[in-house]
Amino acid sequence: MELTVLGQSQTTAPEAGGCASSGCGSNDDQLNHLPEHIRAKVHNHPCYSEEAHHHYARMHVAVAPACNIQCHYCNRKYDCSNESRPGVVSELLTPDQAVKKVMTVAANIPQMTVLGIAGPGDPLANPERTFDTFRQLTEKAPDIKLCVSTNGLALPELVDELCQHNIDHVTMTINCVDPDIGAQIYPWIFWKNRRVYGRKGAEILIKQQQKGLQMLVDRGILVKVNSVMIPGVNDKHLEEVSKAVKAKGAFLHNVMPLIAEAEHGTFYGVMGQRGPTHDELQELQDACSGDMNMMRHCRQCRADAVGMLGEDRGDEFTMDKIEAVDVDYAAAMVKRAEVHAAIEATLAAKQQKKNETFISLSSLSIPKKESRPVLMAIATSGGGIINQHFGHAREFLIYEANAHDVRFISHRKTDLYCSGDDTCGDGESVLQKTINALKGCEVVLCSKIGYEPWGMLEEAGIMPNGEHAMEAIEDAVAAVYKEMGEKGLLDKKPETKQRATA
Ligand SMILES: C[S@@+](CC[C@H](N)C(=O)[O-])C[C@H]1O[C@@H](n2cnc3c(N)ncnc32)[C@H](O)[C@@H]1O
Ligand code: SF4
Repeated sequence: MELTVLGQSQTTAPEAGGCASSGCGSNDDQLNHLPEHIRAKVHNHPCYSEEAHHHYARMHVAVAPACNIQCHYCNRKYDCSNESRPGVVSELLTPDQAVKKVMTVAANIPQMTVLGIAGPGDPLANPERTFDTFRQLTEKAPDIKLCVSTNGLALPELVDELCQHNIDHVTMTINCVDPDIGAQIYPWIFWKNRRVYGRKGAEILIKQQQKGLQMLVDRGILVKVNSVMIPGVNDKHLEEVSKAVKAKGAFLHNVMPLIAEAEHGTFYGVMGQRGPTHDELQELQDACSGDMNMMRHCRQCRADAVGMLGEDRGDEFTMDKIEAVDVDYAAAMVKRAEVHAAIEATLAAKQQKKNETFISLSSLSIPKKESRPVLMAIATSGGGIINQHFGHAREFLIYEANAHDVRFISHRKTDLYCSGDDTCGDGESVLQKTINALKGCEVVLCSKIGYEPWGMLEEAGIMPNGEHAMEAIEDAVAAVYKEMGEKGLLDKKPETKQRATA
């Protein structure tokens, strides 16, 4: 068997949403094998395509304050404008304000292709506000795809109305298919004008979710299922959830880590429930991926996020700044179409190069059986290239190079240490925290890096590398992996000098 680092061709074509082997390729290798009509729906959706998220942007509008269930991890009252996490918003909008904001953003950020309503509560628990926004946007901005993120309780009754709008995608949160586990996540649901508690409530919710999922699939809507991984509660159960939703026809599964902090005031936060470690999350995602197409680039966005995944430009488009702005949307659509065409040309050229590039491991000076996977952290501000200074990175993309493939694994958030104050109040420098966050990585690829972080990274056993600035991420990762092989660095795992992170 010939092993390749890049441009491998799979022998078994995965079906829609499936990958033939658990370790095979990236989400986009899988997407490339999709039927054309499905590819057309995902190629420019930053949440559905890992490749697209380097080039296309999304936005959420916060028009849906109420919710019809309670999750033990959710408290929408706590807001911090610096914080990016689901359920958090700075200003709640009316549908008219939301439409104005969407059209202004679309004119200013032409690569924005998707508008989602994801709260801060549940869009389908606020149907008038949600559908009024969709109705207006379907008419006034037909080039923007619309989507919702819902817990699914009200979905079956609203599916037909939802499908009348410019919607190809729906996200449903499904954390369990077993009501005993559901009872540990959902204290109550609001159903037929009364609260239903515990297992009984969870049972109703699960039934509605499964029914709604089936109805969406029957109508040709692509469904992404979000599951929050809660160690000790549903972590062992999520493989079963993945199989169940895949069997019903869900397109993509997004297993996300629980965020639980005492100051958020959630039940889990106050009770000290922990979220998963990076390794636990990746292990579960890998286990689910044998059967399902996995999303690994989710940034758990705010309900009013604007911009590329991982960035938030919401502050540029607050209502006080845009109320008086007049948008000529016909002209904006022309500009948007030009920008989208340019992005598509870039993506096609990238794919062509990927198909042509073939780095055979046989050219490495090491026996193949001894080669091992290597994690590399990438500083990028978008475009799929290495174009960010180490000290300016708010997050690092994590790629794994192995004997078969280069694949995207996850992202890791970090504090921005080039911001003046270099301590976090607990005596540990932000730079040290950043290095801790890169635990398990052996290389950092960035456009530039200062002497101090260079030295500290080396000391932690992570190789800093600024030699691949402005190169495509996957090409650079493959090249560095090849170099490591030639230097004999793939023979054995290096000693771990990195400190453990909580
Ligand atoms: C804020 S919700 C809004 C949409 C809808 N109400 C729902 O729950 O699907 C968006 C997503 O964020 C997730 N979420 C909310 N709080 C979270 C937390 N503390 N940790 C991890 N995920 C969370 C939800 O499970 C859901 O998938
Ligand atoms: S369904 Fe969504 S909005 Fe409602 S409590 Fe759960 S996470 Fe929060």
